[in-house]
Parts: sequence; C-alpha cells; structure tokens
Amino acid sequence: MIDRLVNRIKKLQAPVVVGLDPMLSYVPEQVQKKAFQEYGETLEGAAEAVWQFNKAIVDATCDLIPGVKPQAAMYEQFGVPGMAAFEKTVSYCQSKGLLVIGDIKRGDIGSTSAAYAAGHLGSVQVGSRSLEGFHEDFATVNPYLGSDGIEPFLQVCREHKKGIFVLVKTSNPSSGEFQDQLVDGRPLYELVGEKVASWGESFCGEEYSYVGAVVGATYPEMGRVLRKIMPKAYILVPGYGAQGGTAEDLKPFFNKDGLGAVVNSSRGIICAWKNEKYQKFGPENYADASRQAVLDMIGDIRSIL
Ligand SMILES: O=c1ccn([C@@H]2O[C@H](COP(=O)(O)O)[C@@H](O)[C@H]2O)c(=O)[nH]1
Repeated sequence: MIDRLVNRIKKLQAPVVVGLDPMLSYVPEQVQKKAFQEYGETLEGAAEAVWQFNKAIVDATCDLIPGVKPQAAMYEQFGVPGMAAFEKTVSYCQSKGLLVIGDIKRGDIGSTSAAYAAGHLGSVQVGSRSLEGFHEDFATVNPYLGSDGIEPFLQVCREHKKGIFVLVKTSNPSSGEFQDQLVDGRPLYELVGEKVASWGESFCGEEYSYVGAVVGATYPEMGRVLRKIMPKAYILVPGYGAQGGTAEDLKPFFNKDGLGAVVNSSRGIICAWKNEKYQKFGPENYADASRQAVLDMIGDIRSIL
C-alpha cells in the first residue's frame, strides 16, 4: 500500500489527503433536509446526510488527490448508522481509486490490538469464511501501550499489505504535556520516532516503510528532527490550514525529492463552502468549493517543494 500511495503522490504531484471529517453542521441544509425527509431526524438521517455530503466531495476531488483520511470519531458520533456510513465511505473512495487512511488512533494490549487490526486492516474468520470489516488501506495507531500494542498491527500489515501511521508528535496545543517530556535527556517523541524507524526496518516497500508516522504541521522544528530520525517513514502531517499550519511550516517534513510526507486538511477542504474565500460557490455548490480548495492547497504545497 505504501508503494501505491507514493506512486499516486508522484503521478498527481499532490502530497495531499482530504480529511473526510463530517460534522452535521458542515453539511449544507439542502443535503440535511433531503436525508431527513427520507429517514427522519434520526441517527440514520444524520448518517445519510454525511454520506451524501462525502460522496459529492469525493466525486469532485478524486482526480486530484491520492487519498482521503476519514476520521472515525465523526462517524461514531452517529452510532451504528454512522459506522455504516464510515464503511460506505471507505468502499466508495476505494472504488474511485483513492487510498484510504482510517484515522482510528487505536492501540491497546496485544489481544485487543489484534482485534482492532483485524477489523480495520485485515479480516476475521467466520466459520469457513474470511471476512473484512472496515478494510481501510492504512490506519493511525496510538503507541502509548508500547510494542505489544503495535505488533498485531504489524502482523496484519504484513499479511494484508496494509500500512500504519503511528502517532509520534501530534498537532494539538497540549501535545507537549507528555510527548515533549524528557527521558534520559531526550524528548519522548524522539524515542517514539526511533521506535517507528525500528518497527519499519524489516518492512519496506520500494522506497518507504509500511510503518509511517503522524507529526503535526504545527511543530515544524520537531518535524525536521523526526524526518532525520525516521528516514524510511512516510509522515502523515495534520494541522495544515484550520489548525494554523502553513506551507512554509511543511518544508521540513519533506525530503529533497519532494517525497516523504503527505499533508491532511479536513475542515479547510470540506468546509470550504462556508469560507469567505469560496463564498461565490454558495451552499448548493459546496463540492465545487472543496475542489477549488484542494487545487489551492496543492498549489500552496507545490510552491515550497
Ligand atoms: O496530531 C494529529 C493527529 C490527527 N489529527 C486529525 O487530523 C484531522 C485534522 O483536521 P483539520 O480540520 O484539518 O484540522 C482531524 O481528523 C484530527 O483528528 C490532527 O489534527 N492532529
């Protein structure tokens, strides 16, 4: 999968994923209204609204981008219908040739991680049948429980040729509370970065490892250090746009050849129709506003590579 991701980034010259993170308030009224007419003001109605919203944005942007990053929390808030909309979104994106990074941030004791890994990246044995659950191509993983919480993901990745992005230095303002703590004089995120490099060592595609890292655009200097510590790890970079990260901040995450990082933007793209900059599109043409926002993001990133 990492080779497919890198090849699509190269082909499109677009190291970008669109974050499909739909809150109901991001969905224009006409889309909500139609879904509620059919399913009522229910969780099913909300899930239908976000699915229709996603579908239009995917249709409008899929020729420009290598992949998407749906955030599981946005679907889980709508319960079982929400998770069905998550799976439907994953399937639809894959049918359009997009790589899907499930932003699930899972990780637990080994036996539980094994179930997460099977459900999101692998398959489960049901009697004589091997069945897939959410079948994303990549998943984000929380390393806080240590190697035995990661190992089951590595095993499933090996078997199913999938990939993971391990949280190393997150983009949020208080990420330093734990991640920057010094251990033997070195910040914890560097030690996690070293682990990412070693977990991925024996597990490489053509150029990059199946074990990538998440590092926030909001911490470019740490990104510079981590880029060196994890030379084979692709870095998934959230925090561009809505969280304040700029194109200039992204420079240290990339290698000289313009590879090595893929940048996510969620609200910046899916809420573009609400942004003054794109107001000419209006709520009816929200997907066209997202397309324009993707084009602008790609242009912005190309300008620093
Ligand atoms: O460090 C992290 C890890 C993950 N995220 C996720 O990325 C998107 C960002 O959304 P924006 O609207 O572009 O700010 C969201 O799904 C987060 O959960 C992150 O922001 N930082």
